[in-house]
Amino acid sequence: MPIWSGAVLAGGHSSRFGQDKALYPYRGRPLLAWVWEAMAEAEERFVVANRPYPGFTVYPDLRKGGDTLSGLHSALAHARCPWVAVAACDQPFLTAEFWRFLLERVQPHLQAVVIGLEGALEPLGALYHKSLEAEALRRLEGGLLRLQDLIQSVPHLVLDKREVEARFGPRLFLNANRQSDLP
Ligand SMILES: Nc1nc2c(ncn2[C@@H]2O[C@H](COP(=O)(O)OP(=O)(O)OP(=O)(O)O)[C@@H](O)[C@H]2O)c(=O)[nH]1
Repeated sequence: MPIWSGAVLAGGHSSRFGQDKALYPYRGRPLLAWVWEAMAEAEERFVVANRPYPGFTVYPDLRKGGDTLSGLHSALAHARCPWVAVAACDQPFLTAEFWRFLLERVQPHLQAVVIGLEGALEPLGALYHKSLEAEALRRLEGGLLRLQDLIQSVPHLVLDKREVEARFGPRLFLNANRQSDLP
């Protein structure tokens, strides 16, 4: 298995959620802490955000204004490892087993490993190679902000979402845009 960095994106505005969702207490701990814990086996872990989160290593967006692509770009720029696991702060059902599952599927020619179904990819809860930093920046500067398009443009592996959910549970990719999304 390759050595990897874990990056949790938390630089959004949580406007639909109504309060900073990273800090929202869910089943005894903040949402961010669930995502962080799932990355405990990483060589290093950090949050990409534009405010401090005490207790967590936080790096800022280097190019602001590009939504999740700003976060991904900064994650790749700050990471010390060749592979970077990138998740949203509102994905509390991602697990260490899931990250291991993805990392075991890395091959030398790939630059991304993602879950998808019928062409729809899950860009958060995915692995990216650090070498994508330059392409992420090029797209940021060109206003091409869709992570799915970035993934489609580089050598990538898509794993079937139905099979992955059968193995890890139907909530694996649940992301809490609103408090009411959380079971
Ligand atoms: N670092 C960074 N993270 C971001 C940025 N925009 C969104 N994110 C994060 O990416 C993940 C997915 O984004 P959304 O679910 O849309 O979260 P959000 O932008 O806070 O939510 P809304 O304001 O309701 O759209 C969340 O973990 C966000 O915190 C950004 O510009 N920089």
